[in-house]
Amino acid sequence: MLKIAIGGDHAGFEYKKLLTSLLEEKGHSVKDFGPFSDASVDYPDHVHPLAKAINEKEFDFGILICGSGNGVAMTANKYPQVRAALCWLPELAKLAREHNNANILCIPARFVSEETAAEMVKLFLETAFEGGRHANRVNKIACQ
Ligand SMILES: O=C(CO)[C@H](O)[C@H](O)[C@H](O)COP(=O)(O)O
Repeated sequence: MLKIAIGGDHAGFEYKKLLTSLLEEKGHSVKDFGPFSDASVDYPDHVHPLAKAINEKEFDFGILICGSGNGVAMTANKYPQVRAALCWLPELAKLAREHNNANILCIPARFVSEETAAEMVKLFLETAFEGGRHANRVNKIACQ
């Protein structure tokens, strides 16, 4: 059972509902950082608290869903211990874990199907970081 933080903006609201249900059905603990309706919001308002919690290791992984995935990724990656990956194919979600030790998956709801989003989440959560040469690279990501 994993501790998952999920959030995004209005464009990801429906996908967030679906993914939350799927995660809870699998027995994971999910905290929803909102929004809690499809009314237009500013994504940073929901991303900052989620990313801060991931940065402080309060959760195992985060999932952020919006229209393009760009804004949530840009916001989340402001935090030094966050590695937020924008993914639109299942293989990218797998590689984000294997090679980049990503801890937040960013999903572009307006550009992927619900099935692809669910498959990306599944692969992201079940794939381990490979370490080795990749760990050397990840350790160099921090601002110089
Ligand atoms: O990058 C984004 C936020 O992380 C998204 O693409 C937003 O969901 C998008 O910009 C919202 O656009 P809208 O016209 O205000 O619905």
